[in-house]
Amino acid sequence: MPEPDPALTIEGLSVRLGGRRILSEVNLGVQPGRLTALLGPNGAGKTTLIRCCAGLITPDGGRISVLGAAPGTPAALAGVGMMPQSTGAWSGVRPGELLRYLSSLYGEPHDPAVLQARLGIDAYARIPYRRLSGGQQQAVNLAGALIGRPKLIFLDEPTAGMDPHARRATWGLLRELRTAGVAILLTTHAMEEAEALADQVSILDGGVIKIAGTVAELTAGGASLEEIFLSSTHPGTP
Ligand SMILES: Nc1ncnc2c1ncn2[C@@H]1O[C@H](COP(=O)(O)OP(=O)(O)OP(=O)(O)O)[C@@H](O)[C@H]1O
Repeated sequence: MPEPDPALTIEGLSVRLGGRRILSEVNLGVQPGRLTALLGPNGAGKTTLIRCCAGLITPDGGRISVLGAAPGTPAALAGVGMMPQSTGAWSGVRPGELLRYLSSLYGEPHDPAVLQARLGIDAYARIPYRRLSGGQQQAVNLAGALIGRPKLIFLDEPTAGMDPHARRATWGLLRELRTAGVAILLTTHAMEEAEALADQVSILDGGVIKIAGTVAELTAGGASLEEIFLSSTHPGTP
């Protein structure tokens, strides 16, 4: 069977911000039903790449196709779920209300009650967002990214700050979504998360992809993924 069209294609992506080169000639793709983990030290350019895919930053060079459309266009946004590193914008809203409201914006949303239960949000569904712990806020951010049943999901460090229960629940949900054909691009600093979930791993350093492949390919020489990461990257960019 021929490979399906990629959900996300990034070719030769280059970005300059504040007079500095942040991304250089980055190539990356995500197929439907696959999860790509983007790894890299602090400041490597992972969030910048996601912001380009959301149409929030206009690149200086290269091409991005999001579900066959240009980033930020209605056709692209309609099928995309996005979980940024922080969403302070929610502030006073209660998670239960937020998810019900967000679900009303989509034609075929997930059932907010089911998503809420799956991610352990039931326990704090009535507490204002700003009073939640960091890990609880992350779970709500994740639910907000998933509620519209997106075909392509961008998750920027989705499990940062989550306890092991919430992290396992998140991993289980992401595996189910992948099986259902959803394409996922996820950034993480947790090597075990990449090992547990990723079909493909790309390691970014100083805005350049240093290594890409499956976890098995990257670790075929006997080194762990963390050892490969440490040997192919430099300490974080300021
Ligand atoms: N608007 C901007 N103007 C100038 N420089 C920027 C801007 N946004 C980001 N940068 C710089 O781009 C680099 C990459 O930042 P980015 O947030 O993409 O890194 P990251 O890989 O997501 O890091 P982390 O793992 O810490 O989240 C950093 O050096 C950052 O200071």
